[in-house]
Amino acid sequence: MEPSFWHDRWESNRIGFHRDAPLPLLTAHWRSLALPAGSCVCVPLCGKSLDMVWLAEQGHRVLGIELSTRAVTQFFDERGLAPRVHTSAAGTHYVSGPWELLVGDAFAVPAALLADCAGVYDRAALIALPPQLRATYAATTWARLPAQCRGLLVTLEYPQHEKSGPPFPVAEDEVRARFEAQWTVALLERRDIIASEPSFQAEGVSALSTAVYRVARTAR
Ligand SMILES: C[S@@+](CC[C@H](N)C(=O)[O-])C[C@H]1O[C@@H](n2cnc3c(N)ncnc32)[C@H](O)[C@@H]1O
Repeated sequence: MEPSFWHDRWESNRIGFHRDAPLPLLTAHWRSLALPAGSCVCVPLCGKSLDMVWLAEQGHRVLGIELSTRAVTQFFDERGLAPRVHTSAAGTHYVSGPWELLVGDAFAVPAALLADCAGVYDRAALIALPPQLRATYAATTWARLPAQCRGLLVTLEYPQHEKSGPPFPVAEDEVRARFEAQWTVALLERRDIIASEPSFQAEGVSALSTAVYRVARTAR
């Protein structure tokens, strides 16, 4: 999945992954992490997700990382905010209030930039990537998150042969295989969502679930 794939999506407004409300699995499970207010939450591959607004409403600072300048400027424009902009080796940073959104490649983000992230939230990031990029993502972005970091990882599960991604199905076995060397992984909930996803049904998908995992860093 080349960056141009995502830039084309944003340029042509084909962003069916974007939700107009915070994700219910986030609002149901975030408090169980007991992350202090004021702590910073990393949101890799953030798009212009309203989950970042909900996290800020919980008292968090948010560090989003996103390839698309269009996504990031839309996030601030839609809130009537004029962010301060500066550049670093990692990319272009847009900062306003509790949000710092980096336009850059999440796989190339340095550990120093993530050092302050006590939390991580992944919705439609791991599952946006094909298997080889999921390996890269786990070995770069996630591996650079600091000790004590904890968060939520949200996945989708459906028969892979029934649809081509993205989004890709990522089974519990794969989550554990990719993360358990450095993270404690606990399945918090799995929901059957096929009835509420007509686009998947239209593509011939016969079964669809979403799962949310609590992840906590065990080693560096
Ligand atoms: C499926 S969307 C999900 C966006 C957001 N998490 C949400 O829930 O709406 C995946 C996003 O990841 C971005 N992306 C893809 N590869 C990336 C990378 N290597 N670094 C940063 N962002 C990336 C895309 O531009 C796209 O906005």
